[in-house]
Amino acid sequence: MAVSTIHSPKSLNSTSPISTPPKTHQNHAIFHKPTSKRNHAPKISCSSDEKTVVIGLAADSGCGKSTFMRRLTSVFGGGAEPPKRGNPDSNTLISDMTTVICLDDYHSLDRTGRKEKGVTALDPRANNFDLMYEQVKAIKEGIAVDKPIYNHVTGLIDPPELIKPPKILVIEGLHPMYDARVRELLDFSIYLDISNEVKFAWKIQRDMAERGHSLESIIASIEARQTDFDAYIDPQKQHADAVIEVLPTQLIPDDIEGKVLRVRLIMKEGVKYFNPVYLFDEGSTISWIPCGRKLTCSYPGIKFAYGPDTYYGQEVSVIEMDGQFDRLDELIYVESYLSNISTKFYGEVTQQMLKHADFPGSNNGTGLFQTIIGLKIRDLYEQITASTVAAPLESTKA
Ligand SMILES: Nc1ncnc2c1ncn2[C@@H]1O[C@H](COP(=O)(O)OP(=O)(O)OP(=O)(O)O)[C@@H](O)[C@H]1O
Ligand SMILES: O=C(CO)[C@H](O)[C@H](O)COP(=O)(O)O
Repeated sequence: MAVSTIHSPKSLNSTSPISTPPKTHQNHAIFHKPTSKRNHAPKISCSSDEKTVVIGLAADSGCGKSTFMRRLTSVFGGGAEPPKRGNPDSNTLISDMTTVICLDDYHSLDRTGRKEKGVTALDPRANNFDLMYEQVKAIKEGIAVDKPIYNHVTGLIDPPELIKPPKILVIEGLHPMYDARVRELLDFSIYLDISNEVKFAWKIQRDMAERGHSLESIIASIEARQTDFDAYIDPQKQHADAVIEVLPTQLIPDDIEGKVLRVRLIMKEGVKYFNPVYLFDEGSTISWIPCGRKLTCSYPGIKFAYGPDTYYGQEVSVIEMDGQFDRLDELIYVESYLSNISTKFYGEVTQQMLKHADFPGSNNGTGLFQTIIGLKIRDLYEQITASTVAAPLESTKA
């Protein structure tokens, strides 16, 4: 079940095969020779010497990671697909610029194993952090790896798939910021913090409507995960560079419907290559109701807030949007008052939102802030690659 062969880049110059057939793939990685054949990138030019930029996205299951990933890959101009001719149950998504790997693939215990040992998938003991670290580090260094696949259909760990170093690697799942070694490899990290009320509503909507689960089984599954969620998943948000917090609205007193959301984008200050977004005036504290002549709002309206704050003892800037848009094209009005949004042209946020108007959350702060973070990641990537290209030039000058 586990892969036991490790090929250091050094040994790859020898005549030995790049990888031997996997015997097991729980404990070790198969590494491949650094390759210049990165995913083809038509939109943004960059040096072939560049290192893979690594982004971490943490959230519980059913909290919008896939939706966020679709928005992110769209910012880079392409749709993402599973590896061609690979395992049909692969969790990996590849586009021109990005490869998204799901950290469920590092489950060390399969479904039966977890049941026998009485642990959930959220428990670190059900996951192989050594392998996760080794493989993410290898990819970051330009080395391809054979990553295991956790098969959500069968509940088994399948034979590995080859992951080549992309320009941007996104590691998404339950634990991207749990292990300090993996955390250190991240160039930027995001935590999707969905309040229990909202998570429950989304889970019911998806698992009942789309997957045919009963209400009782959904409640039981949420309850069974809660203790481990609190112990191992939730604490990761203190390490995130940006947190998207999704809460019930405050615009409707005692709202029980849960359709209108209050969404907060919490951005750490002092993160390299990342300047927090602001509304109107950087560092001020602002409350803004944009409804009126330029923005159509039906009940309960829209309210924005912006200001500095502290989060787990760290300085942050927070932008908040409570309510939802009636007309998405009018978002341009709000966009024009937002700064540091890393757009390449006026109206790019609105254009992205309109392009994916059918994605969940497109009429509220979840879609808006996910889109903005996607643009910020593009900007971060461009700054990192520009600095790695500039660095050798600087040293030549000196
Ligand atoms: N912003 C949103 N607004 C409303 N509903 C949402 C939003 N994001 C996600 N959802 C709901 O939650 C469900 C799960 O979303 P998604 O598949 O993106 O989550 P996920 O974290 O990738 O889930 P999993 O890890 O279980 O595959 C969607 O089907 C949708 O019903
Ligand atoms: O928390 C999860 C992340 O997606 C899953 O529940 C975990 O990966 C186990 O998967 P499954 O329920 O398919 O065995």
